[in-house]
Amino acid sequence: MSGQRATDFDALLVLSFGGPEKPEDVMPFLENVTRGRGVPPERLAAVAEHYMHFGGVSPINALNRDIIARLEAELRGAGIDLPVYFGNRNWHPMVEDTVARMRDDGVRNALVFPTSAWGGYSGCRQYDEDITRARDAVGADAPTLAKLRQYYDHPLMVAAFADAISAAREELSEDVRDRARLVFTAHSVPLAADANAGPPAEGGNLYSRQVADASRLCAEAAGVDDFDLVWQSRSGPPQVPWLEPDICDHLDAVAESGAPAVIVCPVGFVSDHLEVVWDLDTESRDKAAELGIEFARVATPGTDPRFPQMIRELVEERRTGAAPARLGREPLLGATVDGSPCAVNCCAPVRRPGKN
Ligand SMILES: CC1=C(CCC(=O)O)c2cc3nc(cc4[nH]c(cc5[nH]c(cc1n2)c(C)c5CCC(=O)O)c(CCC(=O)O)c4C)C(CCC(=O)O)=C3C
Ligand SMILES: [Fe+2]
Repeated sequence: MSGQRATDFDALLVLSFGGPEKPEDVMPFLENVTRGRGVPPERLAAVAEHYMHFGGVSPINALNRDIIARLEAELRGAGIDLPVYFGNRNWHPMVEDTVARMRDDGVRNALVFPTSAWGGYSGCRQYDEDITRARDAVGADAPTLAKLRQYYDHPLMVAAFADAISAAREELSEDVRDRARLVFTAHSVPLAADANAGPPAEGGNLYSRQVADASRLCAEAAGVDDFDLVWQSRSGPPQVPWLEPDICDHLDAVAESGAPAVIVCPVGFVSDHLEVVWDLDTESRDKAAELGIEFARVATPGTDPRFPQMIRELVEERRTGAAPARLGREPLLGATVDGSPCAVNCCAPVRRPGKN
């Protein structure tokens, strides 16, 4: 470790997933995402097609740049002098290049804000792996990278989702609003990955438990006492079990129950990236139309002014060592240094089919 106090941070790295920005980027991006992950080629071709529907451009990088611009203003407004950098796991700007640039700029001890709020391999540990890979690529003079904690139940996140749920309800016809079913959705993961999510001592399933806790909190804050939680965007081979039910299958059940409308809240996502604009706004919306039920999709919190405020609060919390601002009851982990796991065997990666 450097000789600086752990609270002396000199930069903030926003670390995200990355997405293609032109048609030629799509296949190399998908190869980066799925390298060694056992995703069948048919699924890859289908996902490439989804990106092509949007001209080969994922919304994710532009949305992250917008979050960063508002975050810079937020930090400046609070008198916090912390340059903000942007790096991704799977597409440019690649985190390895960003961390090299941070080193060149003289950064020694940076905070990292991951754009995933969750525990689990995909939502937390894989970002630690990104940090380790980037530091290894840069070498001995790489800055220290201290990742901020999980924030799935931060009061500002919950408030942003709750207000967005109420706004989505207003989009429905007046005569169906009161009977609309509220359905939360998050990215599915293999059951084996969810079983390994979190420190073994906490009993596993940290990802699905946090998603359930977040759904409960957002529903409560929106004044709704009955809701469902479903999953979306599964991708592994069919014989591998993932979290279910899938959102599209679940819409059948909603229609059968007699509900005239559905409010779909992408609680598992910070921004309207491809899985939201394709799997929800295209596939699920079409499915609801076929079933004759009205459909409203809840806005993600990334564009809400409270989102950069939350990041600023997370930074201040880490600097002062204050207790976490939170509403939920599941374990909160993820605050790690230089990519070390949160605990021994925390979110241990699962061996994938097709990979030895
Ligand atoms: C939990 C979770 C989050 C939320 C946490 C977080 O935000 O990090 C998330 C986010 C995202 N996932 C994204 C895109 C993709 N995810 C894939 C594949 C997978 N995701 C998984 C899980 C998650 N994914 C898993 C278990 C796989 C199977 C392969 C593997 O185990 O790695 C694939 C491959 C094709 C396919 O199989 O669909 C793509 C293209 C994008 C960017 C979208 C854009 O471009 O706008 C984002 C933000
Ligand atoms: Fe994903």
